Amino acid sequence: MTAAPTADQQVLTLEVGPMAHGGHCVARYEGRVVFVRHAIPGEVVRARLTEGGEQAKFWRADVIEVLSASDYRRRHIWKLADSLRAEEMGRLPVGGAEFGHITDQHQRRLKGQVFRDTLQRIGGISLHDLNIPQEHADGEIHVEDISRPHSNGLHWRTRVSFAVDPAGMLSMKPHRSNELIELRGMPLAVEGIHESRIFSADFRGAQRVDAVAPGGEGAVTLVVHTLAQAQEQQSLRSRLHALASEDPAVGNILLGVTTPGPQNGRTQNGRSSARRGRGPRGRSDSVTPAQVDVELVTGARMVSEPLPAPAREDRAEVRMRPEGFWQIHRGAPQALVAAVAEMARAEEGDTVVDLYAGAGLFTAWAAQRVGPTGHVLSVEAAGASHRSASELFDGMDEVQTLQAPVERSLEQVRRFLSGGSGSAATVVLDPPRAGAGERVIEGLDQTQARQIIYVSCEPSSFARDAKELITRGWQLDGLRVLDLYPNTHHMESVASFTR
Ligand SMILES: C[S@@+](CC[C@H](N)C(=O)[O-])C[C@H]1O[C@@H](n2cnc3c(N)ncnc32)[C@H](O)[C@@H]1O
Repeated sequence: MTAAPTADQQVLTLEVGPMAHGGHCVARYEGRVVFVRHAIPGEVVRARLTEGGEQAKFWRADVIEVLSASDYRRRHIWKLADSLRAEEMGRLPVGGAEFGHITDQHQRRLKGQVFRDTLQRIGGISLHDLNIPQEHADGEIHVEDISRPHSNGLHWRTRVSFAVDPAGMLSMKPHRSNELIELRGMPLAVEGIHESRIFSADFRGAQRVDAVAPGGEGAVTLVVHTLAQAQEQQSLRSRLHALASEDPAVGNILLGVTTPGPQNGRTQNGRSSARRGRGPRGRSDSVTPAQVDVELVTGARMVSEPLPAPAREDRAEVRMRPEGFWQIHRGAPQALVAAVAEMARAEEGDTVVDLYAGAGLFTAWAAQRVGPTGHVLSVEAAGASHRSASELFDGMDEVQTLQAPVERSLEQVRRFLSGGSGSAATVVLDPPRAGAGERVIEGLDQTQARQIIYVSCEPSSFARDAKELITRGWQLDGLRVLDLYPNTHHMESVASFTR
């Protein structure tokens, strides 16, 4: 073997192999695995190494030239995310649209293959061995399109988080890089965000800006996060007021002021002062945020999201904080609730537990399904989302909301399911990317649940949890995979397990 190339500036000619989990294709260079982004299986490309070195187990590379193109290649839908045009401009492509060079249908075909392979590799589960009806009978996963017709997978994101560069412009980072690339729009975002004036506004003094368009329609809410000192904050506030008055697309603006805590995140009494998952991203210092105070700059503090299956007619929307969790594709709430409803066996008078419930999207559907004679328990760890759900179901005796980590509420879940009078105790499970994990699966197995409907945004953790369920005697008897994240490698699945 010749001497290994250095990580930077080396360009390799590669024959591109299959798409792997994570959105890159696998290729080989002198026996070594190279994960290639912006490629399509079957192509021959020239790719620039982005990570490598002699000791590295595998290398990473970005396509900079296509020598033999796939029939499924198209001009990238977003110039800034296109690795070919980025190369011409001497910079890296921004992350977040890594499938934008692949035709829509082929993106879904590749996602289906990745899902099938992940299920097999991590879960040891083959579709041929399962008792799942018609749609996957050929051993393939058919990923369903949920976007508007002819939309090219554009304008679906109702929530986008932007970095802010030193000039105060909204920016995004390339994959695995801290470089900031200024944006002029964000074509995956709904029109209200993409066409607003936020891309020419001056956000100096802010670290991050979250844009939220409830329901995909109407005015945009901005949550602007700052660590700045008082004077700079004041100047930022004035510019935010000016933006709101100039741009009718911008409705509410909130300022999240982070007060840095002591070094290493310890308070004086030795407890951790870190707020999990809420710190501004990309900070290089080791100061841990002690507190985030959110103040209203203009408009309203709360937003309302329409519910596809309201518990009652007069509760058609859920009021929530814009920074709380909600599905990000404008069509996702409707598509996911429809998929869960189709698989669920629960009937009027039954008992349903909604775990990782967020603001109550599936809880509302469950309450509608089982009616006033049924029983629904909704479990969510985050305080703000829990408050939204408890306000939404206030006064409905058939719905209980609980703020707790699922792993610490398994005994309550067990008691709740054993107290139900219906025939089909059902658990809806929609964990974050890491999955539910063995402890939760084991706990659920010890309840009287007859059906678990597992909603997942991460095939690998789903495959691991599915294996745990199947090992314990559950049957995977329903599976749908939905393209909730067009032009990216991500996907969402809804699966039914029964016993
Ligand atoms: C993928 S979201 C699903 C939310 C909801 N089902 C929906 O579709 O709107 C996962 C939710 O789980 C919550 N969560 C994360 N870890 C948790 C835990 N250990 N226990 C309970 N909830 C948790 C998050 O706050 C988030 O609301």
